[in-house]
Amino acid sequence: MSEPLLRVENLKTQFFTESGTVRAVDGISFEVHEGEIVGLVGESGAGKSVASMSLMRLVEDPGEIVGGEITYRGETLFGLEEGPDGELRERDEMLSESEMRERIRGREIAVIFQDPMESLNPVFTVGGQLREFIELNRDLSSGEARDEAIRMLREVGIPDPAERYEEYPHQFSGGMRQRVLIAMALACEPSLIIADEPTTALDVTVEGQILDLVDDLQDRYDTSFVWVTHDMGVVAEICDRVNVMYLGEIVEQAPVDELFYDTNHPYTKALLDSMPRPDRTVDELDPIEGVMPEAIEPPSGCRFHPRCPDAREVCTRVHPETLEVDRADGYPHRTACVKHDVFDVDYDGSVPLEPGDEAETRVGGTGTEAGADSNSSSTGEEEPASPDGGDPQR
Ligand SMILES: Nc1ncnc2c1ncn2[C@@H]1O[C@H](COP(=O)(O)OP(=O)(O)OP(=O)(O)O)[C@@H](O)[C@H]1O
Ligand code: NI
Repeated sequence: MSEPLLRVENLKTQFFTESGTVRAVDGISFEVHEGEIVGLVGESGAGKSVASMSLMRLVEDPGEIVGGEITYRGETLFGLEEGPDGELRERDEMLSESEMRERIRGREIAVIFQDPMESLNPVFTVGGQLREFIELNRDLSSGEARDEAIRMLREVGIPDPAERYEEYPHQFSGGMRQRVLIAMALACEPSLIIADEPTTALDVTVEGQILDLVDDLQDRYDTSFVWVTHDMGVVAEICDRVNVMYLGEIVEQAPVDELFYDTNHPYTKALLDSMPRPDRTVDELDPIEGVMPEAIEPPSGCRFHPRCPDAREVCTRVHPETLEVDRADGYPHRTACVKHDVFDVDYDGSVPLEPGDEAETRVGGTGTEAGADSNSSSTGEEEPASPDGGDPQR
């Protein structure tokens, strides 16, 4: 397979607040290949937006990327190394802030947000803003940029683009404004667009139209997308591959069909069960029990264990890495659940947890890591190993 367009490795982004360190993104790894739409899905607070902003290096104070690596077309957008005194420092080849601004943001990687009113200035015409953006970012005269702006408005399905060019954002409907933002994102023909819940505020019909449009534009421009959503329905509709996030981590990653038909992680299953489907009535929907805990003191072991219907004692102390459990269409299916055989931690022999068993186990960071690096009791099979000893420490 070709080199990915974007490679994210063990990315960590934290917020240093008065109440503690928020581990908003806590060691995620994924790739985006040329022409792919890759989903980031999870409940509110999972870390999807922080992850997206980290890719552009636009994390706001008091937040900071504290670890990991982001590579785009072989260039280092973010990367640390150990200095001579053992301190972590930015690697030499990491792009500077001005390189990010002048070469990457907008031109190579563009963003679309949920609320177009935050990206559009209400006192300027839609066309004027689009023209100015094109003029600034591409070597075009004002007249050429105007023609290009009108062409882009037509491209994203805005009727009478030359007339609508002169109108103000409030004269556009929500769906039409979102189309303008898509036009703006596409205007510099970026290779990657990061879309953070761009259709969430729209009604279902309009959302469907926008998703169709994106599908169509994606075909024509061969743009790659990172698509942030909390909605598995949206994932099913437009994503090629998907990353399921829970409390700062990717707990499952797979091509879309594989994720839906060979679901591995109980959290993914819960998300799918809570999704409205034409073949089920609302009564049959299964909301996910409980709420997602705070990212300041995540639960010990598997972070999902306090809400997991399949949790056993071992889940309270073993923190599973996201390991490859299968391959589908040449892509990995990765999962972070010790139920799976590749985690050799005797899940089957472990005592099932009763609901409410240990509500007070919120000891972030003391769990054992289960996964490739933990120890070498390997029996010559695949990478993963069992945690130390494996005897229940009760
Ligand atoms: N500026 C900030 N200061 C402190 N904590 C923050 C800040 N921004 C985000 N966080 C925390 O980071 C975590 C991840 O937030 P994020 O916005 O990425 O979630 P999300 O998955 O995008 O959720 P949503 O679906 O609601 O948009 C949350 O615990 C959030 O409270
Ligand atoms: Ni968000």
